[in-house]
Amino acid sequence: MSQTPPAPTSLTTAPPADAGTPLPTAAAAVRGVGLRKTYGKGDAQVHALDGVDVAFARGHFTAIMGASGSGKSTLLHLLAGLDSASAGQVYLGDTELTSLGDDALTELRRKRVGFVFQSFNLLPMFTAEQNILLPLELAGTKVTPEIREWFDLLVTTLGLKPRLTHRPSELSGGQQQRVAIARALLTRPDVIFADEPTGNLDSRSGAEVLEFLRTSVREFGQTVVMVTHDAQAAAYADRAVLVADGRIAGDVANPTPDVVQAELDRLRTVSLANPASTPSHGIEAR
Ligand SMILES: Nc1ncnc2c1ncn2[C@@H]1O[C@H](COP(=O)(O)OP(=O)(O)OP(=O)(O)O)[C@@H](O)[C@H]1O
Repeated sequence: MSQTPPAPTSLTTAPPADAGTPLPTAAAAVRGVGLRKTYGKGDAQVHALDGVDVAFARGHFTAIMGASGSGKSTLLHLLAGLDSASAGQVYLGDTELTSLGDDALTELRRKRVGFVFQSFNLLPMFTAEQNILLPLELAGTKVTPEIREWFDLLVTTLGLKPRLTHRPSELSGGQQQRVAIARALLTRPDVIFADEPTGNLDSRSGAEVLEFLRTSVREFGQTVVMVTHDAQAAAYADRAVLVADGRIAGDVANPTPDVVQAELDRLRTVSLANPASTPSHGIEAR
């Protein structure tokens, strides 16, 4: 599938987080406020996130980018309620995640959040259809005619109709990831979080998956937040947020591969010129 990065392009570099990143707005689908995440103790301590304020607008597709070890996955996991912050808050709409108990958090993840992982995470003994319907099964929700209609639209849009009775081992990587996307979309979650969703795919299947994620935003009003290290993949998004050394280091509207790559190169150069600013993270271009 050919890629048509959106135009026009504009580039704005966010100020350093401690200089006062614009405060998140109420219209945000998800936002993090003063997020910190520290692993380990003493000399082994790593500040994976070091004061992140960031907001993701509803109905937008945002890519989170940065060098290896910059904190992208940590940020995604905190925003998705998969891990807890050392300090700061995450808001999914008006719901503050750190105030929730385990049961409420599990329910929120099941009903209001969708996940797409690099490794697909499908259950091997179930068919494509059963995998897609699994979130409803787990929530004890009956498949109503409305849900069946939505299911039909999703599997048609994703080109999965002829594959519904197949098990994951009988599907290509791209088809498996499309099943994972249908599963994530089925409950119409507030946000879909995707962590390197094209990491295990060839470029053609990867382009198809990115196209479907973009379609889910454009046609279904979905909010998607995707971690990627691939500038080509980021060009499918409406916005690229750049992370370096656990902080927000850039913000690109309507990203193109060239602009995103230039930003990544700039961050790498800054980091190499000032290694003292990166005591806990090796920076590698990816
Ligand atoms: N469970 C953990 N224990 C200790 N350190 C961790 C843990 N998870 C992440 N880190 C460290 O936190 C930092 C940020 O990691 P993170 O996985 O968020 O980076 P990333 O940008 O997603 O990297 P990559 O692109 O390589 O996946 C890294 O220095 C990493 O080594």
